Amino acid sequence: MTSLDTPVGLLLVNLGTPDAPDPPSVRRYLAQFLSDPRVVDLPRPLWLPILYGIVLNTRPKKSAQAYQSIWNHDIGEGPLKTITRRQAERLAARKFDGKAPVIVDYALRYGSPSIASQIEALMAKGCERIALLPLYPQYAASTNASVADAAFAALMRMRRQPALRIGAPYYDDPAYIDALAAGVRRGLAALDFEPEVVLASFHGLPQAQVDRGDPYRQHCEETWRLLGAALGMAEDRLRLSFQSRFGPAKWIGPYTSDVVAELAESGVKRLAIVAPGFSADCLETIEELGVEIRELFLEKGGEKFARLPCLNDSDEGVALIETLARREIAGWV
Ligand SMILES: C=CC1=C(C)c2cc3[nH]c(cc4nc(cc5[nH]c(cc1n2)c(C)c5CCC(=O)O)C(CCC(=O)O)=C4C)c(C)c3C=C
Ligand SMILES: [Fe+2]
Ligand SMILES: [Fe+2]
Repeated sequence: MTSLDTPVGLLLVNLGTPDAPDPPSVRRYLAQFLSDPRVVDLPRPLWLPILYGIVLNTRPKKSAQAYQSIWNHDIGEGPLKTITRRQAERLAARKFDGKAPVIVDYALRYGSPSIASQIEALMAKGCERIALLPLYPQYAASTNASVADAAFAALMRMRRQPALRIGAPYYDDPAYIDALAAGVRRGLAALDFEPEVVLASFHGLPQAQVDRGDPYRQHCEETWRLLGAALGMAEDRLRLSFQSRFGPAKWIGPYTSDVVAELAESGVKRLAIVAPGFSADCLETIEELGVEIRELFLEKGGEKFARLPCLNDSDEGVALIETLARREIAGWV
């Protein structure tokens, strides 16, 4: 056995979710998430008193109710965790065999299983080479860079470090665009109505982070443009918006809530929403889009509303992750 035969670790990484849908668990989760300087990049002496004095005393109760409503109570976890685990399980069933075996698992940036604990678990299984696949198609420092920070923070504590690779964003990758287009086509075909407009809603970002050079908005716009071209939908049929605004600062727009209200008020009766930036359904898609945004559309005069599922662990979703994974471990297996 040479070092080239040792197992290669492959970790799918997504954002994370609380351990339970109750206020103390959500508080712990939000404390970890929102104290990450990649997420809220205000000076610590300014932000931490706001976080601990206001946000963590008010938001956990409200968010816990929202998590309650989407929770997979039978297995005791949030949908993002369930879906990410299934993506890893389905990926592990694919044949990666070459010189070296591949061990597939998943990690969550916030909550558990953590990136550090999963890197350590792979090393305990003999992995000296580990590839991380952040499941964020569009690059943002708050997501992608934060995954890299957590991985390297884990490595900083090690004498003997594994070799590490971290997957690139894939916002314009034909494999991603094709998978999205197939998902949208299938989603639309399953509806009992034909939407006049399909809205592509991406998670937002503070405008200040974009102004400081984050390419996130440009990546989202490119995904939207390519998806429209793949589906043969013009800009007024496939619209673009940004959701999940957090805090009082300006976020990138147009906001999903504004676009949906404006569409309904201008006489659009049938609307479908897809969330191409989320690789797994989660609070932001199931509850925010599927419940809050649906209610808004109907309140403002809309009649038919559908939320299309994310790629999740669908055949297209797993085939996409496999393509990205093979690229990342090329030369190692
Ligand atoms: C898809 C990419 C994401 C980016 C970019 C992103 C940036 C970002 N998010 C917040 C604040 C919150 N986000 C929350 C939930 C959440 N965010 C993403 C993804 C991105 N966030 C996902 C997948 C989820 C859902 C997690 C789940 O458990 O299902 C939340 C928590 C929920 C709540 O309390 O409402 C907050 C808060 C900021 C500030 C930010 C960029 C600066
Ligand atoms: Fe978020
Ligand atoms: Fe939200």
